[in-house]
Amino acid sequence: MPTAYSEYRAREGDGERDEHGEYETGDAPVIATRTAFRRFWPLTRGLRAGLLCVWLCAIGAALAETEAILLFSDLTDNALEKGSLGAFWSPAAEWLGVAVVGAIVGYAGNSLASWLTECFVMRLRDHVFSHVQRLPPHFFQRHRQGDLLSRLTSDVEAIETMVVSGLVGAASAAFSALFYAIAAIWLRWDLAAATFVLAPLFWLAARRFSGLLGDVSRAGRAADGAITSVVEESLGNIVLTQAYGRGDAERGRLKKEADSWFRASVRSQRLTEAYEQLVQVIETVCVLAVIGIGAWEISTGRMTLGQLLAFSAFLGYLYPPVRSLAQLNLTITAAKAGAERLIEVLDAQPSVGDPEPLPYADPHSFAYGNMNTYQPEGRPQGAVEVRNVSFRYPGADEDSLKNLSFTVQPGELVVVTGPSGAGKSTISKMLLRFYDPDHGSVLLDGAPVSGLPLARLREHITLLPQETLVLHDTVRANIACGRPGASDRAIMEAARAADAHDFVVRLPEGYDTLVDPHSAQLSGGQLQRLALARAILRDSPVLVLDEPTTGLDAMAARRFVKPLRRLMSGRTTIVITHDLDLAPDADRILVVDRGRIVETGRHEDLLVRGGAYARLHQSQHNPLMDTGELRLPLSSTQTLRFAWPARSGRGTSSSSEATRGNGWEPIGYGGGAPAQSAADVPTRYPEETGFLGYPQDAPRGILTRLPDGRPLFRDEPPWHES
Ligand SMILES: Nc1ncnc2c1ncn2[C@@H]1O[C@H](COP(=O)(O)OP(=O)(O)OP(=O)(O)O)[C@@H](O)[C@H]1O
Repeated sequence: MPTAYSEYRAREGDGERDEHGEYETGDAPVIATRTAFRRFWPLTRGLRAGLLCVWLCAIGAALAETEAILLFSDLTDNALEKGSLGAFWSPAAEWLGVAVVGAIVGYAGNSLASWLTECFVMRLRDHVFSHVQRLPPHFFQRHRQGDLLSRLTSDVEAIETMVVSGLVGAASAAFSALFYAIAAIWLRWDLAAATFVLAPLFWLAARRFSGLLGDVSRAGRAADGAITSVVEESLGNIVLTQAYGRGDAERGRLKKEADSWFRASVRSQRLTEAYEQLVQVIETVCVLAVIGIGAWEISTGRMTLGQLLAFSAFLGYLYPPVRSLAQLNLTITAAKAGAERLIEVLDAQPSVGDPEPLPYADPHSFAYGNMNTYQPEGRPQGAVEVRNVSFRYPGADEDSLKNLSFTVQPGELVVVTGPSGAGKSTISKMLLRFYDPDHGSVLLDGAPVSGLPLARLREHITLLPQETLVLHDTVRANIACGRPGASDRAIMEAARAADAHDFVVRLPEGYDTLVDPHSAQLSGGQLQRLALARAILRDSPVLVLDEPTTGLDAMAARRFVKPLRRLMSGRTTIVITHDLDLAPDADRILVVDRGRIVETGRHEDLLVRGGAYARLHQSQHNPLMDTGELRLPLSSTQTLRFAWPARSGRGTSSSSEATRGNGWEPIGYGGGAPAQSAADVPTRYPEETGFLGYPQDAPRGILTRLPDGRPLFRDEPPWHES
């Protein structure tokens, strides 16, 4: 009877997929065994000659066993029944010879099969892993790490049982069954016919059970992934778990997943056991039928006891391969659940790829040069342009970047700032081509970055992400991964420039000290400086730093800034940050909000203007104005059309990319009063007063509201974007 689950998943490939070929999480496609097999069969290329040898060995071993049984019949009839020792030696020697040959062939076949199996597992894992490496960031946000881990480990091994072991096992069982069947017919065709009549019972039993086992196996695999996820998440956040006393809650989470696994596992064992017992009963029926017919034949003198014993021995040999052929169905059904989970991963498409080589490439241009033979003189100057870029994350309701444009000249330092969720990190993803824009383009030295092979682009643009990448390796290797093959001297120079050398040499084994992603051996600041050394060693013309001082205290941040400036000198640098310590040095500051640039200019000018940047700057020292919640005005025409009330003591206004060309110049308020504390924030605004301005400009007694009418905090009643 079909279960609700099987009914739900009954149609092949019924998982919903989005435009990137991804299935909804947990919605692995249901596929036919044939489809799954065809999908992974190409990975056996180069191993197929080996598979053929294994099959030949399987044939040899089966022939040897068949011959051994025939010799047993001969021994029974000639040596045992007649009690003649003379008749013993010749068939005994022959039997021994056959057994030795069978053992050698069996050993060779099994060893080769194990080797092929492991090769296949390694290939498959490499294939899936290299595919996963190219998947876009949102794929990893949609899938739990532990679940991916389980797909790359146990599911990969499960597929092996379908493709290699399954095939080898099926071939060897089929040959054995065939030879034993021929020998049985040759011995006594009537007994053999009685046996074969009952053989389909095995097949019927296996078919019935494999359907039931399929659903249970899927549930088991999913639960296995969930358990790995919970353990991985829990251990990864062990400090948080302990600090918040979440031990019991975490155990509860694990127990919930473990319960699902337990149910699936027990049910699977029960089904397998029930199948085994049923098969035993079917076998007993077959044996009794044969003995019954044999007894009758002996009584009529048409058969000898030796023949009956030999025939029974054949049955003993014949049933295991018949049974394993039937059981293979069950094994393959269970393995198919793993295949479905891997196919879900393999069907997810990378969001970007390498460009097609151009037919008439200019060998002197770094962008379109011979992509396989990059010349060092092709190093770009580092001019970056983001031109009219709009972008929406797959599955998102809103664009994260809206027609955004800016340029950075070679060697310039540009700081990109703005409230949380404004789209700052998304800009870095465009530059590094984690995604391509939906509209517009990103250019490096005037050439679209999409024209560069990804590896080349990422050589030219180095990203220093928020999270520090730490490999489980030595300090030396952790720095050297910025430029594989770098000399020790270059590594140390990079470490010195990053202010890391001093603490590294104080480590127990200096540059050879083993570090670990979760080790407490190095502080956050030290890890950041290692990352900086890696970036220095990489020596690319463009640097993108995403929140380089996040998670560092003021002292560590200050320590980090000095070598950071060293790294930035002479390179095009784009710093994405809430921390405005670097802003005074910037050639330009871009203030981003809701995917648009709302202000640009130099630090002093923007402060004087008293606009979005000035508010952000103040918020750094004001707990009331958390930049995560602070909203900034948009640069839409309608927003910018109003004029703020004139005030004495105003600062100078300056044009910006955001305001230039629309005939409107915001009037800034130099030295505006700091924002009010929560207790001081009044309640009525703006209808009654008509005041439009930033909080620091609001007359006392008026609720602070943004110039475009939006509330200060997101959780206030909604505002309507004009
Ligand atoms: N994978 C994703 N899928 C859907 N939306 C996303 C995804 N990643 C980011 N976003 C959305 O895109 C917008 C911009 O995100 P982004 O990470 O660029 O902001 P940010 O300015 O860097 O924020 P923060 O300063 O907090 O890092 C946000 O509204 C965010 O919710």
